[in-house]
Amino acid sequence: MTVKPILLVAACALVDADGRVLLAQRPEGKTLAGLWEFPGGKVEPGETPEETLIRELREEIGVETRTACLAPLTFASHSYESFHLLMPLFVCRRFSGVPMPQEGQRLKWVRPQKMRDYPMPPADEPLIPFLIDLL
Ligand SMILES: Nc1nc2c([nH]c(=O)n2[C@H]2C[C@H](O)[C@@H](COP(=O)(O)OP(=O)(O)OP(=O)(O)O)O2)c(=O)[nH]1
Repeated sequence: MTVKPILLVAACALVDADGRVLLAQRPEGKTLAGLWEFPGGKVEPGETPEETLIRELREEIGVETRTACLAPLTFASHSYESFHLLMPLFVCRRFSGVPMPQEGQRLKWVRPQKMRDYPMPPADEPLIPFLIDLL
């Protein structure tokens, strides 16, 4: 029996004043290319998930936030072929800067009720009802 490693990825639902959530389209050439995801990334050694998000939001979309502005909402636990993804989802309503793609990805503000129109990684689909309830 092969044991899959657990991959810890921190993800963020950035929420605007209108109750819409920012989705980013994974660029060509990456795994799951073309699918719409929450900004975030792998938690690197020595980082807390909050530190990962602060770093990734800055690197990926040029937005600044702080730990106190990141509230835990729910998590994904999903087996991909080569790893098991454990992905806490934080909500952030307080951030500075206008999200701008820093890595060529497309960005879109989407109402949770409309997220089904944006194909997401399989791990993300069970998270949508939590955002519908929240927003
Ligand atoms: N950021 C983010 N990653 C997600 C989401 N859903 C989901 O399954 N993932 C997966 C895709 C990747 O396998 C991993 C995040 O890795 P990453 O974004 O830091 O790194 P990457 O694209 O360079 O990864 P990869 O090409 O090596 O797979 O988590 C999501 O909503 N947001």
